Amino acid sequence: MAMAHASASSEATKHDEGVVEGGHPLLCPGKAQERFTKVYKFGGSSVASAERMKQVAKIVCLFEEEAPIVVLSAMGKTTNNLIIAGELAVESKSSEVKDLQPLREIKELHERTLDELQIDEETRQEVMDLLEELGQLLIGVSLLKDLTPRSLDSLVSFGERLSTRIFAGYLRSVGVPSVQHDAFELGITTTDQFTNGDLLYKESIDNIRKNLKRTAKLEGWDNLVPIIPIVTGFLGQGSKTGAITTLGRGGSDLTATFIGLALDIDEVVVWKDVDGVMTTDPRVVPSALPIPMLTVDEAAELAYFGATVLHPQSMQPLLEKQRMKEIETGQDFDKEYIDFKVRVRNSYNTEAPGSIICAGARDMSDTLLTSMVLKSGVNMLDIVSTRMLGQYGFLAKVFGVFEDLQISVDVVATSEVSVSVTLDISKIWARDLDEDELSKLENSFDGLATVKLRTNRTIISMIHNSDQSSEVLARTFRVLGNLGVNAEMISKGAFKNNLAIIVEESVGDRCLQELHKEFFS
Ligand SMILES: Nc1ncnc2c1ncn2[C@@H]1O[C@H](COP(=O)(O)OP(=O)(O)O)[C@@H](O)[C@H]1O
Ligand SMILES: N[C@@H](CC(=O)OP(=O)(O)O)C(=O)O
Repeated sequence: MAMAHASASSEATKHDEGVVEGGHPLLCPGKAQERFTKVYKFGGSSVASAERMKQVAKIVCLFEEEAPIVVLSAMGKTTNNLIIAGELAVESKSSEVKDLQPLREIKELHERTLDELQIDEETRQEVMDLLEELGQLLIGVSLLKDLTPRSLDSLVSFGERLSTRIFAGYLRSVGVPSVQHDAFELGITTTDQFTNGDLLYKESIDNIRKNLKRTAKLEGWDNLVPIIPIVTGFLGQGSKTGAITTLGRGGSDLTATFIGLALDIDEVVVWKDVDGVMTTDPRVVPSALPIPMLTVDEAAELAYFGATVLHPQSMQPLLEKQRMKEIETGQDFDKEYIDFKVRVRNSYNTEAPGSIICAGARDMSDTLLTSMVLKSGVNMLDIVSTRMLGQYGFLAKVFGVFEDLQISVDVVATSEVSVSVTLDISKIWARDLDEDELSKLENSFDGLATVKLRTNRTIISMIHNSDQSSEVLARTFRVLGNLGVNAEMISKGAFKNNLAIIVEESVGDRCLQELHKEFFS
């Protein structure tokens, strides 16, 4: 936990009923609540600058009756900058590290934010110390000429450690009692799989319950006061090594839903820069519409297939809650509403109701298609058996190769003697396999199959009502036919709500735009 000092305490004690920022009244939210009532998660886009942090503080105070725990990501593009800085440090002399462009950008952004938010001296010093430590770590990377997954996790952790300290300092300075927490200090524990740790539920839930306190004694406030905890998203602590781990890119959403589960909170609000989960990526189709309600399955599917709006695993705690409830009551909650939901809202447009995601089923009678997702930069392999017909065990051998090489596959289409697959698109660090790895993969099929690798493919995923698949298929292929686009692979499981179509990357956006017109105009 960072020092829980109340910086502008003179102001705060003057206004212990609420606070005043530039004459604008802000209330300390959820004062009367004995327990936390919400989790709010703000992503990088919502805390990208001092201005944005002020807006986030207003949102935290806007819903006065709610007592939220706040989970924050790193400011803006800080995580990307940290990764690039690490990669550059490996190739740089240690004396050059301090001048690396991404490091300079990180420093400038955080120092500017400290100034613009007029953060108190003590918090400022903590932030400056962290920036110094970051520089030292990069020098270490440069000296060792090595950036291991373990050091990469320590490196990227600075993003969230910096943003949460600044934001908690700002809240205190405007009179909102607030305490910063590093997830790894709180006891959010993961496997030691660096860059992609899995949460250890039992341990982490116990620790969160023990360590996340509703009240604290802060300097500048007379008594124990209800506080707003500000928790680093994305980070954890490896159970064996004790080192900092991360939950995979975009993992702050998962931190938020997990804390919601641990504290039995009924709503986790994920604040984004869009009006909710949209019918498709608004960057490709500006006329995309918010979806009022989705099931966990729908949300998980669209996250997994590339919609960056939510982390693919962030829905897991909702399913876990459903499972716990079923064990507790002996009832089947498959078709019933569970009192634990995620709401995606727009921090730039607080009037918009957002999208609600909950476990269990929803009435699909009026729904043909929920949303469409585009995932570009996909590698596809066509694998054809060298022996024709009747070769039992062919698929087992093919998947044995993937197992040996530890490569996951996503979309699969098979016949008896051939199989086409796309390689794992959810690779959390978005690292494409390099040339060497791809040729090693091709060579691994020698004697078993001929292999053709096709790069630069796009997967279009149509998340739809599986009871109406035929109509979705017919209309989708009519649109593609009219565009003269050839689907190179199609996959549609019998019970699944996803129709996946692989096309050449160059036509992906155009297909999505026309398909959106067809289904949502
Ligand atoms: N189906 C979708 N619905 C909403 N946003 C989407 C969708 N697909 C892609 N996006 C993109 O996801 C972005 C939000 O995700 P992200 O930038 O990771 O948020 P944050 O950093 O705030 O957590 C949006 O700005 C939008 O462009
Ligand atoms: N900062 C981390 C974790 C995260 O969740 O970020 P965001 O909420 O901005 O997607 C990342 O960029 O991956």
